Amino acid sequence: MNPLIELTGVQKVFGAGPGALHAFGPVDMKIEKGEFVSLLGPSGCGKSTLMLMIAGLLDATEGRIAIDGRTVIGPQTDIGIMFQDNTLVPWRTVRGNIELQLELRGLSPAAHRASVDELLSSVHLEEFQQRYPHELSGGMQQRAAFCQALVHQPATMLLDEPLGKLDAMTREAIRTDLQALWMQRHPTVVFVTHSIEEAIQLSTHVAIITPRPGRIERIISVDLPYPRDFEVKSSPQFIGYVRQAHEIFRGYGVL
Ligand SMILES: Nc1ncnc2c1ncn2[C@@H]1O[C@H](COP(=O)(O)OP(=O)(O)OP(=O)(O)O)[C@@H](O)[C@H]1O
Repeated sequence: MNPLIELTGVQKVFGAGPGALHAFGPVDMKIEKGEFVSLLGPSGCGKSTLMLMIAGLLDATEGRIAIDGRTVIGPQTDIGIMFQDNTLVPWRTVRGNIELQLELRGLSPAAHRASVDELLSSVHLEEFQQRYPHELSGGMQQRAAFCQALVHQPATMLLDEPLGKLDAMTREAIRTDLQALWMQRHPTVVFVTHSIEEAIQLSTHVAIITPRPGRIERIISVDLPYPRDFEVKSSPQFIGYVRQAHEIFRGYGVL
């Protein structure tokens, strides 16, 4: 069976000549269906660049990216994407924003009423579905953005620091929701974070990326049962994984 996402010799150089900037790679990587893979690496190592290349929003300078056996050559519409800054439009309610993602793909909101209800309830936003984005807290906006990214039931989700701007308490709560959604629907997730603990709590695999130009230093397979709640974080195994990642980054002088 083909891996769902396959990177072969993927590299990105911005610009040309003496001012060229080698941002990422070369990297080979295989992500299997249903895995939750975190990209963990220092600022500027090329994580967002890689996400944009997988989404087909930026061309690789070298190498090949394939999703489900097909080479990525342009924007991918059948994946769910979420960035640090959400893409809610201010003139639509929470529900209207979620339905917009269906409309853009030619799907009928009426036919998806039950699944939108289910999504809203899974992130505790039922009571806010008729509110506009400016009436929501930052955490609620990100929860609504999760629903946007999931509503068309994508098999693949690219989440680029979706919790980056949230306070620690909200972040912890949304992490739990995200994990529950992943356990329920099992999409393949590529998740960018700066938090070692967050990566280990959520992921089946953590790809440790070197400082720029980012290369994969190691892939840590996290062998802990789900759900991974607050308690798991004090277990010796969890602490062992955190230490492994710390040691690698200390070796690079970034911690
Ligand atoms: N469009 C662009 N043109 C030129 N250089 C770019 C462009 N986009 C990114 N870069 C450079 O590529 C490198 C990698 O950037 P990228 O945003 O992918 O890093 P990152 O790992 O996501 O960083 P952070 O964790 O801080 O978000 C950086 O040095 C950045 O300045």
